[in-house]
Amino acid sequence: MEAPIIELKGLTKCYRSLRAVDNLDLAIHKGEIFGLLGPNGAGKSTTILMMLGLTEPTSGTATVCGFNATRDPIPVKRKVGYMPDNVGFYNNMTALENLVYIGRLNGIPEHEVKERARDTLEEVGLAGALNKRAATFSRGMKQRLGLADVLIKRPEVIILDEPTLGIDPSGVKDFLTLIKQLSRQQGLTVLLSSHHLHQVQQVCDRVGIFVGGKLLAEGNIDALAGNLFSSEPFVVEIAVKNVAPDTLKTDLLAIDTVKKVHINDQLLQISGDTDITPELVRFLVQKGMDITGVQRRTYGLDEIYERYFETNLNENSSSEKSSGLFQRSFFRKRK
Ligand SMILES: Nc1ncnc2c1ncn2[C@@H]1O[C@H](COP(=O)(O)OP(=O)(O)OP(=O)(O)O)[C@@H](O)[C@H]1O
Repeated sequence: MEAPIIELKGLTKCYRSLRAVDNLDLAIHKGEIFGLLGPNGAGKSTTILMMLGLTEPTSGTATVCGFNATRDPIPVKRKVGYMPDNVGFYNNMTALENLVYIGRLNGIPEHEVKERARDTLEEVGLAGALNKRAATFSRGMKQRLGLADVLIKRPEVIILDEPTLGIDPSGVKDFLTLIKQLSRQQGLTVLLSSHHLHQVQQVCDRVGIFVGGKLLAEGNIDALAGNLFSSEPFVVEIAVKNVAPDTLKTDLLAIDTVKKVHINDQLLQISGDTDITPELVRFLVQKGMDITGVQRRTYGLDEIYERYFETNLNENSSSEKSSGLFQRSFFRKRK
């Protein structure tokens, strides 16, 4: 297997007595989309700064694209594109002029820079707005222009800090689709920091949950859910067309393998120790029920967070405040 494109080993940053990043180990592979999740002050920005060689770790190492980010920051900066949460442009210049300017700053030769800027604007879906002034751009278009800013140097890794902040829902969907497309087509590695669970869930191959400078959990959503919910009973949700008769709950509970039944209007939620979906469907059809949908209950990031904090709040008093804030801010922001 290829060496990770980003490898953090024992990475630690202290500001006086505060351990902003605490002994972080993380490996990210080429072409992965990795979501960095955590409340304000969790240590995400400090980690990113160390990966870019912009701040020195107190101990540990950050290796990015084969270079030690602290000792060799220049080649790292050449290979990594960073988009902060608030990208600035020259408002009186057009999209093309802005990008050509950035291209020049990145050392792209004069005979190439215009064509490269045009191609990049096309890549991010701004081909029709090349000659429009940045001042006239919507927030979504500005984010695309910001993405073009980091892509023009043809990076191997891009780091995006809250890239969907302030974009409307359909713009968010398009932007995330674009990120995924670019990553898959170009083998681009993407590190995305965000507060929006649903967005992260849509686009990231893996996520890391940061709290109080520590990485509390890391993995793909199915694996995280598998670890946290392995002892949960099997839950099947069955939607029916006709109203369930009063006796249905008792009849279902009479089946040996059924442990719990919850009926809410035309939705039946049935728990058992094993998957008894086929038996349940046969049973309900025999009872004259018209089934309109059957699905196994799965766990997403919301449930992972809820469960994670339930089990961690009491164990880690130093991150207690932070965790509570995290939970609140996540659940507020995603609405
Ligand atoms: N230059 C600094 N000097 C002292 N403390 C700092 C400095 N930079 C960050 N910190 C502290 O380190 C901790 C981690 O901050 P960091 O900005 O990395 O968190 P974050 O997860 O990126 O949060 P946010 O989502 O708000 O950007 C915070 O407690 C912060 O106050």
